[in-house]
Amino acid sequence: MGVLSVPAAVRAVLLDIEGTTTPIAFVKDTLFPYIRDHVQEYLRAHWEEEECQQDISLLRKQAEEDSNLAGVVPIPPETETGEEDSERVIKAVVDNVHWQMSLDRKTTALKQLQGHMWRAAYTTGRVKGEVFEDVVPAIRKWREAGMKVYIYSSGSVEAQKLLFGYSTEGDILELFDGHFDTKIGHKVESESYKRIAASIGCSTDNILFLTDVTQEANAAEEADMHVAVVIRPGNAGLTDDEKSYYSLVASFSELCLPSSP
Ligand SMILES: CSCCC(=O)C(=O)COP(=O)(O)O
Ligand SMILES: [Mg+2]
Repeated sequence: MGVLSVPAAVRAVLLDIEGTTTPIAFVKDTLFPYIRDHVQEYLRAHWEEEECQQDISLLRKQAEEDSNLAGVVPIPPETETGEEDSERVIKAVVDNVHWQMSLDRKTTALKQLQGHMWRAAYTTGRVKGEVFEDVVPAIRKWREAGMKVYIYSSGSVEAQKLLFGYSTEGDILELFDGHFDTKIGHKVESESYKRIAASIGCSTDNILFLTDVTQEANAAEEADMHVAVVIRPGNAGLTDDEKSYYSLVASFSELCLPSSP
């Protein structure tokens, strides 16, 4: 680690969040416990709302797809109107959400509900999105050099915008040219990276992807993106083979753009 020269073909940087722009501890110790502790209260308060009912439908469909997985909690339909029946469904949704979270699943259904729940936590100031201190100055420099900057996270686009819109550095959403989540495909599938390039309007070879997860780096590389693995405090360790195979950075300040002195 030290300085990583960005290949001349690169026109855009694609950033992961957890373990890359943001400490894993913020997600694991602040965001996720908030969901576990408040999901029941949230569902009771918002049950009649269209958005909440859409979230439940998506979770129910996911539970059907997961029916062959050990420990899955099915979500029954509401059969009658009334508090007793909705409480029965709410209990199933709470158990399903806790089960999915115990496995750190990245399903669009779970991520959508989480995004909606975090909205209240951020807008009331109970939570502020954490970003590593090198992130904002480095992105400003990249942008000044004409680089486009995008986010690709398993967290929903809404959750991403909340994290950066209510961050410890203030509202930094203006730093990003666009956001992608699992609606474009999962982060361990190479097709997702091809779709992102198509959506940005460039070739995968014009994009540098930064992530802490080597399976994601592999998928991006298979799609012909440039990749670097980010080493941050609290990230999972890499094997010796991984350390020698990947370009590694411990801070965004280590990236040296082609035009940089
Ligand atoms: C967008 S904040 C919440 C992060 C999250 O839910 C998550 O699963 C992290 O995934 P990432 O792809 O950013 O590592
Ligand atoms: Mg990550």
